[in-house]
Amino acid sequence: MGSETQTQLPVTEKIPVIERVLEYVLFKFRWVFVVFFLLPVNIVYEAYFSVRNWIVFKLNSAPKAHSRKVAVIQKQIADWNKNGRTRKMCTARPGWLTMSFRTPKYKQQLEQIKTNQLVDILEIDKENGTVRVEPMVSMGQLTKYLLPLGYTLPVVPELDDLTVGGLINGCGVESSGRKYGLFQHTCVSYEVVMADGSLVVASKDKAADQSAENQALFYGIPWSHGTLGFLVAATIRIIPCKPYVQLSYVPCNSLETLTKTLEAESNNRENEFVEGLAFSKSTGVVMRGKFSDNPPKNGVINAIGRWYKPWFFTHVKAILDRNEIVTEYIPLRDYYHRHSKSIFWEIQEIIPFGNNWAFRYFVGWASPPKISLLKLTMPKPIKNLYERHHVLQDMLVPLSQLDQAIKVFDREVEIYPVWLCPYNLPSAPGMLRQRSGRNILYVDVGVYGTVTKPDYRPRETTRRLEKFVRSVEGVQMLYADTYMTRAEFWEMFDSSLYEWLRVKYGCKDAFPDVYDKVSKAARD
Ligand SMILES: Cc1cc2nc3c(=O)[nH]c(=O)nc-3n(C[C@H](O)[C@H](O)[C@H](O)COP(=O)(O)OP(=O)(O)OC[C@H]3O[C@@H](n4cnc5c(N)ncnc54)[C@H](O)[C@@H]3O)c2cc1C
Ligand SMILES: NC(=O)C1=CN([C@@H]2O[C@H](COP(=O)(O)OP(=O)(O)OC[C@H]3O[C@@H](n4cnc5c(N)ncnc54)[C@H](OP(=O)(O)O)[C@@H]3O)[C@@H](O)[C@H]2O)C=CC1
Ligand SMILES: CC(C)=CCC[C@@H](C)[C@H]1CC[C@@]2(C)C3=C(CC[C@]12C)[C@@]1(C)CC[C@H](O)C(C)(C)[C@@H]1CC3
Repeated sequence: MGSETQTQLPVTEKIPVIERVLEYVLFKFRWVFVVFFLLPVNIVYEAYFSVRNWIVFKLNSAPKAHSRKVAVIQKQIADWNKNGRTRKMCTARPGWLTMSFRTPKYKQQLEQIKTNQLVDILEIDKENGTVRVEPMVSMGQLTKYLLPLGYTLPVVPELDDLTVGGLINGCGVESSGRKYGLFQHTCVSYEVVMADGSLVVASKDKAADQSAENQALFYGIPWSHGTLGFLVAATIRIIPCKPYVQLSYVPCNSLETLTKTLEAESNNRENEFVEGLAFSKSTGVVMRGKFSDNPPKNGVINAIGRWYKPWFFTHVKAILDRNEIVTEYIPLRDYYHRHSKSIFWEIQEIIPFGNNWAFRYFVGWASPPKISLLKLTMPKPIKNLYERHHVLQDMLVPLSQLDQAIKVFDREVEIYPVWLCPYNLPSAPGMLRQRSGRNILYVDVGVYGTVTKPDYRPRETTRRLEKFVRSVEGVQMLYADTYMTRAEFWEMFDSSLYEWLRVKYGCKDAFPDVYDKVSKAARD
């Protein structure tokens, strides 16, 4: 790692021509490998896990197996304590499975606690409106299980392989956030194995048998990235849902209209879902949605998740080009996973012809390749190329600062589409900085794609973006590259509760500090 002030050379000056050619060829023809090898592997992989999950579900073995699985984790921690706490701990989840461009380098130096058996949905409590799940349960698994029962999670982050553990210990955001907040705000309690091996229940509301400290732990877990304890189960709210989302697309032709429309729709209590896609500094589409039982006779049903349907963002762009408000009815599961098929818009660089009708009709059902498999098989030259030219960032800023944020991103990287996802941020303790005493609307500004600006420097440009975000009381999502120093990091996040919990629960010599897990130096 270089020093903070180090100036980077123009990216291409440092790279030998032969390497650049190799990178280019591999990048251009990655689709051959993906289409002819990865997609077939994908099918086998998916089939294996659906059969396995079906058997577990039918045998109803999961709830019975849970305490045995927790005991296995407690035993590992007891052994680690007995052996003198020589190294700090993390989960043994392999790096290629994690939903980030990076692999966690820090895991090599740490004691890896095996939590990978915790993959099951434990119980649904319709009366109290909750579901209890193990942390490796994925969003795809949960929507498949809950929707046929007429229930859903209030916030369903859209990529199928995102896990409950990752979303709680990191952060999860989705278009229902304007009503329900972040994923963490929909949770009721966490079951956590602490550094001393004890199992603690940390709940939002203090139960009769529960100490106030454990309640504080509830607020400390989100964003802590597994540095307070190991999550072994979470109880999450569920809400009744309907089979369709009535979705209206509102094209906007100036930055002002876009931001004002997004704000107005976010403040409109009738909307269950609000999201925006900016296609340039001055054009975009705001989408507002609500649950619907039955599309009316003349209503347009659009099952956007079907294999032959175009990528969702291209559908939205076509509506912008037509410049008219469109309303359609989308099956709920298709809506939730609307960005999965095109991995937002990342798939266009991996399978450039993936939106061609012939590809969609004949091979679309096998697509997209799993992100984890793509990651596992990514050759080093492609990684280098992404490293130098690709931006993957989500910045969470107050909605009132959105026009500023779009201008800053446009000046620095000029990548479109930009994902705009408003959410409500309550004033509550924890690592998130917001102590106004009232709810504030924030917006996730998600920028994913190749930057063509000649003066782009990954480190310096990102540091400028981070500085802007700190200046408006925003935060960066930590699956992405963060180039902040430790001091800057704790300027962005609130360390008070976190540090107190780290001392209280004996975490200091048990888990690394969160900064040492998420900073660029800790990840490859
Ligand atoms: C994208 C993805 C989605 C998945 N979804 C599901 C799903 O929905 N349902 C499901 O049941 N499974 C799912 N799995 C599988 C699950 O996450 C684990 O990979 C699997 O349970 C362990 O398989 P393995 O023995 O091959 O582990 P390996 O990959 O060989 O091991 C990974 C790590 O876990 C440790 N480990 C292996 N076995 C144990 C054990 N018994 N106890 C403690 N530690 C152990 C290993 O030492 C290693 O450190 C999914 C996997 C992937 C990649
Ligand atoms: N729409 C959205 O909101 C999206 C969110 N994301 C991001 O992706 C990440 C989730 O990805 P995913 O692959 O599921 O998770 P990861 O494996 O990336 O885990 C994220 C962090 O949570 C910790 N963690 C995970 N499970 C546990 C557990 N059981 N106990 C303690 N700590 C745990 C991990 O610790 P350790 O390092 O020890 O394994 C890691 O630091 C989140 O950070 C999220 O912000 C990405 C795309 C979309
Ligand atoms: C808050 C929200 C909605 C975040 C969305 C983030 C996604 C767009 C990110 C998460 C993981 C991610 C970084 C990833 C990639 C693209 C952008 C993703 C999907 C890809 C698929 C790009 C191509 C790369 O070769 C590789 C396969 C390593 C990565 C894997 C992770």
